[in-house]
Amino acid sequence: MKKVLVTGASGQLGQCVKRLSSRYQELEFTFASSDDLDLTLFGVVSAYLRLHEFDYCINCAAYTKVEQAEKEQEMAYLINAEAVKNLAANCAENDCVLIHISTDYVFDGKQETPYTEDDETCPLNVYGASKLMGEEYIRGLMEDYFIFRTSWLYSDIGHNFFNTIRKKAEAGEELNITTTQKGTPTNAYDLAEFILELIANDNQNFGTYHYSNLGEATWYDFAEEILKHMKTNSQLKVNNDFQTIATRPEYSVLSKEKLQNAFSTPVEDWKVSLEKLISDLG
Ligand SMILES: NC(=O)C1=CN([C@@H]2O[C@H](COP(=O)(O)OP(=O)(O)OC[C@H]3O[C@@H](n4cnc5c(N)ncnc54)[C@H](OP(=O)(O)O)[C@@H]3O)[C@@H](O)[C@H]2O)C=CC1
Ligand SMILES: Cc1cn([C@H]2C[C@H](O)[C@@H](COP(=O)(O)OP(=O)(O)O[C@H]3O[C@@H](C)C(=O)[C@@H](O)[C@H]3O)O2)c(=O)[nH]c1=O
Repeated sequence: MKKVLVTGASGQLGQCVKRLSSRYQELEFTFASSDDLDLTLFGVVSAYLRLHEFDYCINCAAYTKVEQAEKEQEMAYLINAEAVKNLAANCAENDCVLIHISTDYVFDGKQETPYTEDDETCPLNVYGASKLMGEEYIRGLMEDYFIFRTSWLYSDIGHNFFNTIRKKAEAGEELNITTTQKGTPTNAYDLAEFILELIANDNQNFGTYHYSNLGEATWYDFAEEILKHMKTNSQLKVNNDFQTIATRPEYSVLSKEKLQNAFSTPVEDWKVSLEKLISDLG
């Protein structure tokens, strides 16, 4: 039986993996929240991996507060880069395949066509830069890894744009949303399922990949689509002066060509997947 460690298990993606894990009886899971396994305690992580002899580690842990990262640079780099370096070194030493998640924010958004894995990275904010450093450590330290860059992850769990919009709409608040960024919303359950299928199928096409749902949208389009499925009197307005501390890429649609050539699991259109989640939520 393959042994799978899930780090950052109480976060959005970690919980999605947990909810789907019961479908995979052939896999033995250990779900470790930050309280169970703090990735910044390097020695503890080394001892833990040596002791448990995992076959896979799905790293769902990260510092994801894009705005706050501008003020807490050290913390962002500690979790997204240095802790990942330590995790990668220990996975390599213990023959554990590392499945790591990165972000569309590694790009500067100057392109007008979907970013491929070979396109030049140039993060515009601390979060993106710290995530890129984490990726680079992994590529330098090990061979048996998957890095999935994803974008605009959402679900019914945790802090994300989908939940923010739903809460505001339920409260009848006016929504002022930017049209200045284009990317692809990604259902976190789809990514969780994709990863679990990869493990179940023992896929060995190691490397860096782009995974998001299909299609493209602005944040305004995303909000509009969420509201379509809700009964609300909230007004939706374009606001391209929405103030943020961190700069985001204007365009961060990810090309799925490499992914679709290497894996058999189909990738869903973002609107279809959003509708599916909303109907599952009832
Ligand atoms: N959310 C998004 O829109 C996107 C996310 N990603 C990437 O996807 C991955 C999953 O993101 P998501 O689930 O949304 O993120 P969340 O913020 O929901 O979850 C991250 C988890 O990491 C945990 N964590 C933080 N620091 C540590 C630490 N030192 N040791 C162990 N665990 C720690 C947090 O625990 P605690 O709560 O206890 O601090 C939290 O549970 C991340 O790598 C992220 O960068 C990529 C693109 C888009
Ligand atoms: C809540 C809100 C946001 N916005 C704008 C601000 C910003 O430019 C954009 C997105 O806002 P958020 O802060 O919710 O999303 P943000 O934290 O930028 O989301 C990112 O998170 C990290 C973890 C990733 O890796 C990225 O892929 C991406 O999902 O929408 C509005 O215009 N109106 C609003 O009411």
